[in-house]
Amino acid sequence: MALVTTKSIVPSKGEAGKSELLVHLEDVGKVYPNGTIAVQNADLKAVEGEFLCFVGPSGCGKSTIFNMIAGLTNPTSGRLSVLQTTPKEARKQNEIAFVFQEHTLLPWAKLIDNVTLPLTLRGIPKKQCKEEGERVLELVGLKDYMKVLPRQLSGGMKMRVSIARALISRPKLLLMDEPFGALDEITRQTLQDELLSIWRQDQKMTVLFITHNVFEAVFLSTRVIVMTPRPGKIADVIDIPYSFPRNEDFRTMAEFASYVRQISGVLKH
Ligand SMILES: Nc1ncnc2c1ncn2[C@@H]1O[C@H](COP(=O)(O)OP(=O)(O)OP(=O)(O)O)[C@@H](O)[C@H]1O
Repeated sequence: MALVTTKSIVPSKGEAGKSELLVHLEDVGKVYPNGTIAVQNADLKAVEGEFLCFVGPSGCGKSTIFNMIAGLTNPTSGRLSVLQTTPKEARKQNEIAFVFQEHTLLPWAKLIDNVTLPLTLRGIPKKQCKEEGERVLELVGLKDYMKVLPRQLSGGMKMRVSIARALISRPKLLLMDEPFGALDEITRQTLQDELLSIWRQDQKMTVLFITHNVFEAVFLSTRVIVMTPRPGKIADVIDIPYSFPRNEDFRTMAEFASYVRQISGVLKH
């Protein structure tokens, strides 16, 4: 099967004209005060329901793009809209959630209290917090661990709790910055399967996911954003049109290997 490579910024899934445009970067650049050009001329559209992976070597500006989308730092050039408004405004609407490689769970709080924290902080009534907490812990397969403390969990389980906590606000946009980077390969693949299953249950949620692992990017994505450094640029956008659900068979297909080779080729240039 022929591979589809596109320099186009138009999404392959979700029909940009009809679905909500969630993230729109137009010629976005970021120069830090010390003069580092972290991102240059970035153009990208993400619509609801997409799963985009960002790959690229260390220092190519992946986290900077995420931080700009999250409203944690401003672009120094170009235009950026998130959920049809400014990133800061979008963040206030509680429609954006994050998952980082470090789980950042409160060590003294039971799992149910850890996952409901975003709602508790917003003053949501206790009963509703508990119901929502149970819902998301069930989603990640940890409902039986509600009263357990984080130190009693494995690394993979802690990551599941972080994902549950991010999902509790029913975000439209989920930003994941190398979430599985510290996990062993088997746990990583299990969590990839689980994440795709959760994403597929919510037709509208868009996931933006940073990884150094090209195999992971191909397995998860509807499109892979390939970045190159100095200065950080979007070098290519590659469609992964293989259908969902994806399972073990996909990982062993010639088609899968072709996508991996194609992305690796862009990274090496
Ligand atoms: N606050 C900052 N001030 C100055 N330079 C910064 C700052 N944050 C990042 N940089 C620089 O900007 C460039 C891009 O960094 P960024 O963290 O976005 O890259 P990355 O692709 O996410 O890297 P990694 O994969 O290692 O996390 C790097 O050269 C980095 O040193």
